[in-house]
Amino acid sequence: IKSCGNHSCPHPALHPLWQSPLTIPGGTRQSPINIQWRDSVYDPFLKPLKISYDPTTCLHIWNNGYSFLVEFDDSTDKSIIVGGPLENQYRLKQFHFHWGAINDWGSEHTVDSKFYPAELHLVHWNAVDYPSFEDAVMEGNGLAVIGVFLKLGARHEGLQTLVDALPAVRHKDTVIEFDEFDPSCLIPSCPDYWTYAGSLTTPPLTESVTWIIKKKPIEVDEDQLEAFRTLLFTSDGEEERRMVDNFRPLQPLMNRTVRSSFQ
Ligand SMILES: Cc1ccn(O)c(=O)c1
Ligand SMILES: [Zn+2]
Repeated sequence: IKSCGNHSCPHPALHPLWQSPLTIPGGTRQSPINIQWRDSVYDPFLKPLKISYDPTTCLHIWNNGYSFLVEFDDSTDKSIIVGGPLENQYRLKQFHFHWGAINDWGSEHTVDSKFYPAELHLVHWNAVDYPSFEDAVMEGNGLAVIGVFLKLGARHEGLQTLVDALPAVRHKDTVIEFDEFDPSCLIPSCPDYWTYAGSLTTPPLTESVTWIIKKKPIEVDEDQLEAFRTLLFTSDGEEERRMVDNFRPLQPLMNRTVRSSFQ
């Protein structure tokens, strides 16, 4: 039990948001998971991940009552990723974050059981095989999500443009126009990643995600993390509930191997 501000806060896995951790019956490839570095298997056939985003495809930021999402125009192949563990190219749809009430936790994935204070997810869908994001969400190879850990350190200038816009989306279901943002500034230059077959970490929890978790974190400063924590789960007029600890508890690895792109 750790004190976090005005009330004693249970361990994140017991947090009210996930009091009874959501599980899907028969789930064999659920996310997030702990990545045990020594159990990951180097795969020399994994290609480098190629990321090409067009900043003009950036549309808006909105608070969906669970996180804040930066959404992109995914009607063309202007912003895509290809290579890595992927069979074909995937289109960028949105990115969002998960974070904690305090710096001791907040990420969804852990590395050797270590939590980071936050985790970025860049969500892409397989527009080669499926007609829409909604269709792709239901398919085993439908989505590819790049996960990037955030650690406490130097101020991140690229993130700051996003942070400056957050007061405008403080309440659930608020939206603000946001353009000319290139999210590749949030991705570490180090090419190393882990990859495994998993799921969405929010309902419908479908097992449709090829996860690509970058080994190196990006650095953000305390004020930037605190800015995330000023957001609300609640709509304007409702009793305020701070948007913190919006991460799902760890799920069993079951019969899966995490591969690494590095030795
Ligand atoms: C599509 C989707 C929805 C929620 N989250 O957390 C994800 O990482 C991806
Ligand atoms: Zn996510």
